[in-house]
Amino acid sequence: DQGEVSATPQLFDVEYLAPVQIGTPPQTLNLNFDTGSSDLWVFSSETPQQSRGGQKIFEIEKSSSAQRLANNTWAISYGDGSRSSGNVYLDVVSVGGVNVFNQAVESATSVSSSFISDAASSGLLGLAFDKLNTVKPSKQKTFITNALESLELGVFTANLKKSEPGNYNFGFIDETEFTGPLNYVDVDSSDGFWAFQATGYSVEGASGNGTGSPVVPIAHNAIADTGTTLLLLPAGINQAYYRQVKGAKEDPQAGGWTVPCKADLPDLTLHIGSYKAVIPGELILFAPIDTDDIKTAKTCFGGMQSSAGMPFAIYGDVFFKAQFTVFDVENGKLAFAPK
Ligand SMILES: O=C(CCCl)NNC1=[NH+]CCN1
Repeated sequence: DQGEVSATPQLFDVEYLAPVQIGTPPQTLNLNFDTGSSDLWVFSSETPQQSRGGQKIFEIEKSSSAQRLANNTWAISYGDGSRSSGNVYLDVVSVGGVNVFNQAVESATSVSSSFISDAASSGLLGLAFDKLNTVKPSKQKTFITNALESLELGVFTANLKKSEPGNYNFGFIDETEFTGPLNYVDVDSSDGFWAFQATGYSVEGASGNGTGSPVVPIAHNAIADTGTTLLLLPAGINQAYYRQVKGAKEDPQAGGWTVPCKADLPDLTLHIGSYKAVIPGELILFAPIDTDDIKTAKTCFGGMQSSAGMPFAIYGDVFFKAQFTVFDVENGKLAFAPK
């Protein structure tokens, strides 16, 4: 079996939502596919009215196949401080035609403010390793773990795009979505994340001779996380990069590095083993912070920010807009390729 779903960016590409069918008859909800967590949770008929902000909800009582997983609850908190919690049901879940029966569908009875105010997202679909699932006392499996035996190939892939829909594929690798060979890297899933080692970086034009700076070996542990918007890297990489940008500054008031919206940003190359992952400069220009009108905005937030204080760097959506990525569940590997 195999399937493909569109991944539609919300305003300023802050997140990407994909349609998921839940229950009988199927109810379609748009969920945030998150390789940085392992719970599938939804706004539902159990979510208090005061905690809803217009989201489409999963109407549990309308699904003839929903079964309460008695005496089990879940509670999750994310890297950005957002949180949610609730009860657990088992039901049929389909993504792009890939069906999983008895998938744990976690119903939210409490959600934090950033979820309430995000009307477009009806919840998250976790694609990290089962170890991170928060259901207690019986930890549940992710959609991809449950789907694995039915997939042609034990993989899923991410192909996100700047300001236009991309896609997630399950069970196959679409060679038309990338160029050149796939570059496989080892994954350490011992903490439940898609974690890998990056070996360094270089900045185009840094040395002025056009071939870009020499590779600076700031090796760092990183996770591949579609649930995080930006590219969060060691402070040293941020400093070396933004010092090349006239008018860039690290502004605690803004929450990090800002650049003039008209800046011509250099490309950033992330070295992962022998693979050079090029992040085009225009992807490092992010949302305007002084007005909502990008045409007149003067100051923009940087698409790369510091991971200082975190146990690892986070390769978020900015990275996946530049690099086609294979999450090889079967072999516990990641693979990257330019698009
Ligand atoms: O929570 C994280 C970071 C893991 Cl270290 N990523 N996933 C996510 N989902 C919603 C916000 N962020």
